[in-house]
Amino acid sequence: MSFRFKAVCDSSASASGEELKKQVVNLGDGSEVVHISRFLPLAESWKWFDYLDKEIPWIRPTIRVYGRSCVQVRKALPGSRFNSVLLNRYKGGGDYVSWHADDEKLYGLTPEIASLSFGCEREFLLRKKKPKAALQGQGKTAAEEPLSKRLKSNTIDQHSFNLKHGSLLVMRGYTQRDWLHSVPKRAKATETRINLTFRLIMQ
Ligand SMILES: O=C(O)CCC(=O)C(=O)O
Ligand SMILES: [Fe+2]
Repeated sequence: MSFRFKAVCDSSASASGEELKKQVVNLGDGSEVVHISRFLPLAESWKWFDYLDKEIPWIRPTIRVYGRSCVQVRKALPGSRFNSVLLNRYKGGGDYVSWHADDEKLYGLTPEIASLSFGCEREFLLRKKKPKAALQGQGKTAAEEPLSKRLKSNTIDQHSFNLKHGSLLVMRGYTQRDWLHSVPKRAKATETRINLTFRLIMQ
C-alpha cells in the first residue's frame, strides 16, 4: 500500500506535465493550509476509492468517532514524516465530522496533517478558536499572552475549501492549536467520500 501510494504521487507530478495548482493560505500567527485540488490523477483516485471502499473493514465503533477506523501503518511512506493514517468514510451527506482540532499531545505542538480525498466532493471548514480555547492548549491564561496577540487581528477567522476527488489538503504550523475544523452535513452530497489523513505520532 505504501509503495503504491508513493508511486501515484510521483506520477501525478510528472505525467500530467502541468503545474500543480497549489493554494497556500496563511492563517496568521504561524498557521498555514496548503490545498492542491488535483493532487492525484482522477483515474488513479478512483482506483484508490474502489480499493478502500471494498477492502477496508469500515466500522462505526462509537457515536463519537462516527464512521471512522484507525489503521497503524508501519514503515509506510519511506522518507516521509508520517507514520500513521486515519481513514474516514462518509456514506452520504448525513455523515459529518463536527468542529474539532487534532491537538492531542501525541501529535506534538505543530503537527503536519496531510488529508487526501476520494469520491464525493465535500466542504471542509476552518474556524479560529476563541482566544481562551487557543490559550488553554498552551496552558496559558489570557494575561500571560502579549498585548499584541490579544489585540484583534485583521486576518479572516473562517475559511472554506471544497475537497475534490484526488485533492490534498495539508494543515501545518499552529493550525491545530489555534483553529478548529469540520466537515459539515450536506444534503446534496449523496455519494460516498473516503478521506485519509496522514499524521506523525511522536514516539
Ligand atoms: O474528512 C476530512 O476531510 C477531515 C477529517 C478529520 O478532520 C479527521 O479525521 O480528524
Ligand atoms: Fe481532524
